[in-house]
Amino acid sequence: MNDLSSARLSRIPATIITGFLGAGKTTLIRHLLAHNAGRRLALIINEFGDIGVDRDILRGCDDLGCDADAIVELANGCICCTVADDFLPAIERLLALDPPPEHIVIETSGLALPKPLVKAFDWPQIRARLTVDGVIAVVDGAAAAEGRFADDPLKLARQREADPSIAHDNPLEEVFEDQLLCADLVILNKTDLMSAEDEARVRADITAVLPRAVRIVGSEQGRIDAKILLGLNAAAEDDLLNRRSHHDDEADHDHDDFESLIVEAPTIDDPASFIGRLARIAEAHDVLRIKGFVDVRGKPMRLLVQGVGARFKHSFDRPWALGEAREGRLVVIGEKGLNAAAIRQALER
Ligand SMILES: Nc1nc2c(ncn2[C@@H]2O[C@H](COP(=O)(O)OP(=O)(O)OP(=O)(O)O)[C@@H](O)[C@H]2O)c(=O)[nH]1
Repeated sequence: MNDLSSARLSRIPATIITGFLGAGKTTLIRHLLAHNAGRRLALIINEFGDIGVDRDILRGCDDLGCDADAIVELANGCICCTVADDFLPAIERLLALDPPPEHIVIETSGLALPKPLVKAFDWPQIRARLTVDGVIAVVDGAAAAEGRFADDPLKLARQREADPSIAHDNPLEEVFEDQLLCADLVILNKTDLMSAEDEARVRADITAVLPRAVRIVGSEQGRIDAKILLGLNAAAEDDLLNRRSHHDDEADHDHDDFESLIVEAPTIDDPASFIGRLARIAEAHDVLRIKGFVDVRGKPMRLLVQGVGARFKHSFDRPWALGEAREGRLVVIGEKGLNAAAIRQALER
């Protein structure tokens, strides 16, 4: 074995999980933690508009044998923009664990572009010790079938075939596509919400965007075998030229196209009617994502609320802790121009 391949073998593999807001990244990682065949995994979680919802959901993995020290949350914006300040120290912290992790899983925020993060693995300090095992793009199949990431995905895919340099002015679509363009594996999630025809159409749309032969695997609730997700051996940091991005010509990128707000949620009596209200707010204000925790009067447990577009789910996730303030808080994410005052008023009413 030559020096290069033995050095590569000794590096710790890292898997980057990307995917648009609400695609199912946290759900997939939770499943992976519960079914990782004893592998010592460490996690880096990055959220946009964070109130620690994903962290809280994944901390539930304490009972799944994942050490709390092995979860690092990066809440200050997008990791791809804060590599030196946030990402490097997070990696150092995980590598200092005794014993060190066997595999690091990084959940990017739903608005992150994965390529700058892969580039960070080319930094000497990281390159010497880690390699990108693979970039996994999780797609919200139901949303894609409704064309929520492009004005008309089929039309665009056809235009793109005719002209690969087609201009984009839809930031949602650019983020979605950048995630696909960087992927080594695509998980088409939420197949339970799609008809067979929708699934076939979305697969064709995704294939039209993918620049290389990349496998697309369907899933429900992110239930994918760890053997499929981990061990792709892509060494993506050595393959950056093949991962085109809409932002390749930009010295830096920002997320000015999107914004988030944190809203205090009132104590409620009836989850179903509150969820109905949230769905109407999401629809009226073009909200992309709402998630957080709410206090239900008389209930010992807090209510976890999750909305993707106007589709909502809620469940009681854990009892309020002794001495913990029963304060409801929701993060609301949308494209720039969200009417924060109206949303707050409608929510706090
Ligand atoms: N019906 C259905 N719902 C799903 C599936 N996978 C995830 N969900 C739900 O979709 C919502 C978003 O899932 P998450 O796993 O939080 O998505 P995410 O990509 O981590 O979201 P962000 O971190 O906010 O970008 C939650 O309400 C999940 O319960 C699925 O396969 N089918």
